[in-house]
Amino acid sequence: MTGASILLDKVTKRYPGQSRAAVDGLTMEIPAGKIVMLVGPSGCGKTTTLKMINRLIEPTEGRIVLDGDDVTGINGDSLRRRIGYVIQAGGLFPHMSVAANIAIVPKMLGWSRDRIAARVDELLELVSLDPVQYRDRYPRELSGGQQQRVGVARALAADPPVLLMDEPFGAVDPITRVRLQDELISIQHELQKTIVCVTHDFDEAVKLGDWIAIFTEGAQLVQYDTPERILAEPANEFVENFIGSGAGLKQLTLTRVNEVDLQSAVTAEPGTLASDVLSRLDERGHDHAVILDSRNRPLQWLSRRQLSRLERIGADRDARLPLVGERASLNDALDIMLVSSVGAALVTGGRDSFRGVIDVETIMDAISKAHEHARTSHAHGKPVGINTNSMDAITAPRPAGPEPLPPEDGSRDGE
Ligand SMILES: Nc1ncnc2c1ncn2[C@@H]1O[C@H](COP(=O)(O)OP(=O)(O)OP(=O)(O)O)[C@@H](O)[C@H]1O
Repeated sequence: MTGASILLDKVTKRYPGQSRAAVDGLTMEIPAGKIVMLVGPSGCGKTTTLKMINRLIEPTEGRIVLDGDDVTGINGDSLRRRIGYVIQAGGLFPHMSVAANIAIVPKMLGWSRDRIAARVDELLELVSLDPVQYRDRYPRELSGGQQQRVGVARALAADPPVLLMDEPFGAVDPITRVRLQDELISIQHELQKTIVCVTHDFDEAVKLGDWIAIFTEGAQLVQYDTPERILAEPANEFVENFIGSGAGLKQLTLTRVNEVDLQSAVTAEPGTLASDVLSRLDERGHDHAVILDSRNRPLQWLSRRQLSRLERIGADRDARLPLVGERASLNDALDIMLVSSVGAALVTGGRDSFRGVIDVETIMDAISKAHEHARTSHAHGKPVGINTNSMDAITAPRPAGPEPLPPEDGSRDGE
């Protein structure tokens, strides 16, 4: 099953004893099959908003509509079987094996043993864990990233149309986090669920989100738009501050190397006379030649000076070549250039074959083009997002700087 649309319709949550509503008259469309990221300062109401979708928190006012059906009044348990839920560190039951954790909802739905066993293995494959190795382990026998993967598998077990994620990658190290994010992107490519995800990390929102909702206190929506448009046209100073420095650099994570025009290069095979290569460089007005092996894979990248010292081109492979795959982001490409201090990189495609050269100017050019495009274009099918109790919240300029953090409230109740 693919994703379902969600509508939060004038939803308000007031916790007992709190003077301000945690979520104040929020109306928000979440389009089917898309990833919507909820971001904003601590205490602004992201988690409350998320948990009202599966009614782990009951709204005080307003309606939750799932694919056109008002689900505000239906039994919360049966609703939650239609909505996968992933929390930090997976939230696995420690006394249950991986397979038993994943099987919870299918069991409740009365699936047969065989069907459950097949589904567990299928899901473990989906999240890149070998079923034979992992299905009988206990959560304590898994790394943080593996627990998180099992958490995702469990949430997907009964093929729900909606997946809610609350800081799903908050508890893992940065490298694992990147890998899990990439995996989520590829899973989503395959499954096209509707995913609503709370994060503290704006870069994560940019990377994963089709749409990003930026909130201030009381779940006041300040901007609800594509990552590109938020970076290019922050609604106000609050959003600017929230994005932080380097909006241009963040834009780089949104574009892949194969989306920009690469430069061609003079290429040669090992065994060629260096003087021949030099004259071809003269003809083309280039300063470097790329040496490729018989399968078109880069071996060396030689300057005129290096060539002038050679008679024939050798067949050695230079281990320090700045290589970047064509599916990498421009940000990755820039990193490779900075590390190699060449100011350019060789782009490779399938089977590591040479595609062309990318340089810093191309990247800078791509940023300003993407920026201009995002600024002038209107997002297609932009979902509605307003706070009905204060219609001006989305348009009115706000004071500079993020909202002050609310005092830590140790007396949470009612969840
Ligand atoms: N059970 C509760 N009882 C009373 N107040 C609560 C309860 N849960 C949350 N709150 C308050 O509601 C507001 C919104 O909380 P919520 O957890 O939704 O914010 P958040 O944006 O997810 O924060 P964080 O990023 O810190 O997790 C906060 O002021 C919080 O203190």
